[in-house]
Amino acid sequence: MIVTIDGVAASGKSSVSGGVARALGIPYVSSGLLYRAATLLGLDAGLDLGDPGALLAHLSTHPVRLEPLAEGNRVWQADRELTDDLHSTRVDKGVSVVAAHPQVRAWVDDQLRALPEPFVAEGRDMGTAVFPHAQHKFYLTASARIRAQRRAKERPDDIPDIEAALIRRDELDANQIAPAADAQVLDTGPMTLDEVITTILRAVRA
Ligand SMILES: Nc1ncnc2c1ncn2[C@@H]1O[C@H](COP(=O)(O)OP(=O)(O)OP(=O)(O)O)[C@@H](O)[C@H]1O
Ligand SMILES: Nc1ccn([C@H]2C[C@H](O)[C@@H](COP(=O)(O)O)O2)c(=O)n1
Repeated sequence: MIVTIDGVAASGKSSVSGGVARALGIPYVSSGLLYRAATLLGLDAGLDLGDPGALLAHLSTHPVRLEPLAEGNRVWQADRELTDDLHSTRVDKGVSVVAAHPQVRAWVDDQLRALPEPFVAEGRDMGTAVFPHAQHKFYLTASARIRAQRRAKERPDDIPDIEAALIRRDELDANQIAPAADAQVLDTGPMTLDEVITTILRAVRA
């Protein structure tokens, strides 16, 4: 069984996926972390993020490993753990450019499709491009202001700056963020995290 949870930036995908996966007793996998890892390694190596050839060459000599734990995904490059560095403002700013390269998308998709079922997969195109055959599909939305207010609890930046960056990232990610035709769309604005998780679990168990 595959459950896909897609949605716009900071809509709660990883928090919700973690809760759903723990309740079902299966792992969840955060595809965005792989795009973030490619971005971080490219930045650290001083590469031009607009050059997919250079990025792919670097990733082939610096393989990335995603550990899809239910309590939170971890990402490694050899014995260096990247996880805590993946949600920095500099990675946020560069990741959409990296994720727009078809070669990088294929690098991510190959790793995801190699995972053994069952799992919950979260990202932008899990229910559309990567796992179109998934049994259960969900798509999370919320206004940019609400998402910024939530994210401000985790970042040092001001709410208006976070909101502007989220709107910008949604625009840059626009090619990837359409919900699957068979996805249940949830506006999480008026919902608590627990309510979102319970709604999804009810649909999956029905
Ligand atoms: N329904 C909700 N009610 C209140 N807070 C929420 C809700 N959903 C998510 N949050 C909070 O919003 C923040 C962003 O959530 P999360 O990191 O899960 O989003 P995301 O979609 O995975 O983000 P990103 O796109 O950056 O990877 C977290 O602090 C999370 O606890
Ligand atoms: N399936 C995916 C997952 C992520 N991306 C891109 C777009 C985001 O800006 C970036 C980081 O993802 P997040 O951590 O915010 O979920 O990666 C994508 O294009 N497709």
